[in-house]
Order: sequence, then structure tokens, then C-alpha cells
Amino acid sequence: MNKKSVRDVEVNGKRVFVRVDFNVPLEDGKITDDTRIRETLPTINYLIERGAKVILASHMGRPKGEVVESLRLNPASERLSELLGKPVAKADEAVGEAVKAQVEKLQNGDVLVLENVRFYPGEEKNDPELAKQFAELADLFVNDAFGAAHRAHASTEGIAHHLPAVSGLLMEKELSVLGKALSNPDRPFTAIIGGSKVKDKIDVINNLLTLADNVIIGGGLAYTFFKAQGHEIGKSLLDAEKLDTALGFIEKAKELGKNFYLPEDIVVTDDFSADANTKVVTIDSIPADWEGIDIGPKTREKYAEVIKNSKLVVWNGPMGVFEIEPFSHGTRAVAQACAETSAYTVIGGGDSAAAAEKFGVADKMDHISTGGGASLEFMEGKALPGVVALNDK
Ligand SMILES: Nc1ncnc2c1ncn2[C@@H]1O[C@H](COP(=O)(O)OP(=O)(O)OP(=O)(O)O)[C@@H](O)[C@H]1O
Ligand SMILES: O=C(O)[C@H](O)COP(=O)(O)O
Repeated sequence: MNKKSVRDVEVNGKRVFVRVDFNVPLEDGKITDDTRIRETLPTINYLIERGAKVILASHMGRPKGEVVESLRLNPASERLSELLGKPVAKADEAVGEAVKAQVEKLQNGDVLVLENVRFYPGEEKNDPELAKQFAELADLFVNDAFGAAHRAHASTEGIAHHLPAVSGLLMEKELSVLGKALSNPDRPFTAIIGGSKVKDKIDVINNLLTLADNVIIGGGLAYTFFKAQGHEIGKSLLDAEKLDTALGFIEKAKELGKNFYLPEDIVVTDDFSADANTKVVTIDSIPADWEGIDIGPKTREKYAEVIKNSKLVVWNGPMGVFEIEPFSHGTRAVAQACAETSAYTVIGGGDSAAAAEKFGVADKMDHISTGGGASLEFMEGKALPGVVALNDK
């Protein structure tokens, strides 16, 4: 990476503003998955051990510039304290005199967690005034929030214009793993794209068609391809505006000599629930009032074989509605194949990471990104504003 990292600068005795992504899932105020907090420990411990005064900032949810009590960072700060095995101070605001006073009191090696930065309207607007207020708290900016690196916000991008700005260790790891995978891939390179929103995945399919040898399509977005090919898709998901784009991808794959895999058989249901009727059909016989909900057994086998014969696999998005048991077999099969293959496996965050966790194979993956949208934008080939703003080496 051509950006400076925390390893390239002196941190002892410095006030260091570290942007992290503690946007973790909460249920009744309890954190249900603390991966994003655990993944920042190397950076935080690095700074503590070298005598920095560590000021952590994060967003949580989408409070739209207002204080939302359920989106305070107290649960994250408490969890961090448990993981570090030491007290962590928590501010009730993210800027202002009270926060300045708390920062003033920090000793070398102390940690302070600021309040949710999205409680301030200026955060998402990347307001230079708010960015300046953040910067006034510190001597150095460290961006370790890979998950929010695709957002040009005051605490991810704006602040970097007011302080020396470097990447954290998690940011560095994410960029190096994903960067290497995409710029110099081991082949055969297989990209698996699933999920429900065709619109959100268009750019990534387009870019991966150029980079990968095999592109595998699953999930709700497959049906737009079937419809484009003239098949009846019943009540399955459809993005009617993307039919031409879908056909274009099939053509592009042919022109580039790439293998483009669409499901051969699928599981359909007459109702979107665990006790609904289901059956397996080929893609040319989807009943008019049924809905495609998962890939079928033949497709599972085919996809598993392609994954097993790959050297690099990048997976983003589930193969079906994996949250409901009867519709989870396709996603489970892909997760299992990723766990068993000798290929280097990269999971692009979000739902696929949750699926790997659910099926007990997360620890078999080589890299699970902490970024959902961020990893998608990275794989689309877009520049991430939170990275662009950091100081060059
Ligand atoms: N055939 C289908 N019909 C309807 N919904 C589907 C189907 N297959 C998968 N899904 C749903 O798609 C959702 C995920 O889609 P989405 O496009 O948001 O992926 P994603 O969250 O971006 O994935 P990732 O986070 O891994 O990038 C899941 O909740 C899953 O239930
Ligand atoms: O969960 C994420 O993908 C990141 O924390 C970014 O959150 P956002 O989509 O609300 O900006």
C-alpha cells in the first residue's frame, strides 16, 4: 500500500484520534457479533503499548444527525474494555468542551471512546467545521475503519485534511488482502455473487467479469438473468430495469472467454415462510405463482466443484434466503465448499460473513472482510475516500 501506516509515525505521548467501525449488530442493547471490535484490537494495543493517548470514534447505525439513545456507543465501549482487560473511558459527546476536558485528563496508554459521530448532522455531510473540531482533539489521525472507508464523512475523510493521517493495522490488512487478490490473483479465480439487490451488485459483477476466470451467480439476483433469457420467473425477485444489463453480462463473459455460471435448478416456494410448500424445478419450469428462493441440488454440486478447483475464491452475497432453514442449503453448500477448498478464500463481509458464522465455517476462511459496502466498492474498482485522504508514503 502506498499510504502511511501507524507503523510509520511516532505515537508516544501523542493524542491519537482513531476512527474505528464499531457499527456492530445489537439486540436489546446487547452486541450479538463483536468481530468488528475484536479486529481493531491490534491497532488499539499497538498504540497503548507505545504510550499513545487513544481516542476512538465510530458511528453506530443511521441516527441521521440526531441523538438516538439506543445507538449510543456504551455497549461497544464496555465490550472493548472487557477485551482489552482494562478500563475504557466513555464520553457522552464526540466534540465540545466536555470532551476536550476528558482528553486533557488522558495519560499515556489510556483509552477514551467518543459518542456516536452520526449524532451530529455534520458527520455525513463531511462538514469541514465538524472535521476541524474532531481534529482539535488530537495530534494524529489513524483510520482503522475499513467498513466505513467508502464514506466521505467528517470523521473518515474530512479530519484527514487537518492532521497527519495514517492507516491502522486492520485497514492495512484489509487493503493488502483484497488488493492482492484483485491485482495479482492466483488462478483459477472464482467470484461468487449472490444476494438480493441487482442494482447494488451490477458494478461488482462487471468488474469481476474482467478479473475472474469463473463468475458464479446465485441468490435473488439470478432471476433477472433468467427473465432476460425469456424464462418465466413467477413471483421471484426481478429488477425489470436491468434486463439489458443482465444480457450484456452474459455476452461480455462469452466475449472474454470467461465461465459465467447461472443456477440450473432452483428451489421454489409458494410462501415466504419455514413451513411453506417447496419443490425443486429446472429454470425453464418455474410455476407462475411460485417464488425462487434458493439454488437447487444440481447447482449446489456444480458450484461446489468449481470452488474446489479454484486457487482463489471471493464470495459476496448468499445463494438463497439462508436465514430460513429450508432455504439455506445452497448458501450452506457454498460455505462448506469454501471451507473445504484448498483455494485462498475471501468473504466480502455482510451477509456472507454472517452465513459462514452461522454454518460454523468462519474460522476455515482465509479472510473475512469487516467491510460490507466497503469491500463491495473496493471490488468494483472504486477508490475509497477514507483511504485516498491518508498521507502517501
Ligand atoms: N432468491 C432470493 N429471493 C429473495 N431474497 C433472497 C434470495 N436469495 C437471497 N436473498 C436475500 O438476500 C439478502 C442479502 O442480499 P443483499 O443483496 O443485501 O446482499 P448483501 O447483504 O449485500 O450481501 P453481502 O452483505 O454479503 O454483500 C439476504 O437477506 C437473503 O435472504
Ligand atoms: O456496516 C457497514 O457497512 C458500515 O459500518 C457502514 O455503514 P453505513 O452503510 O451505514 O454507512
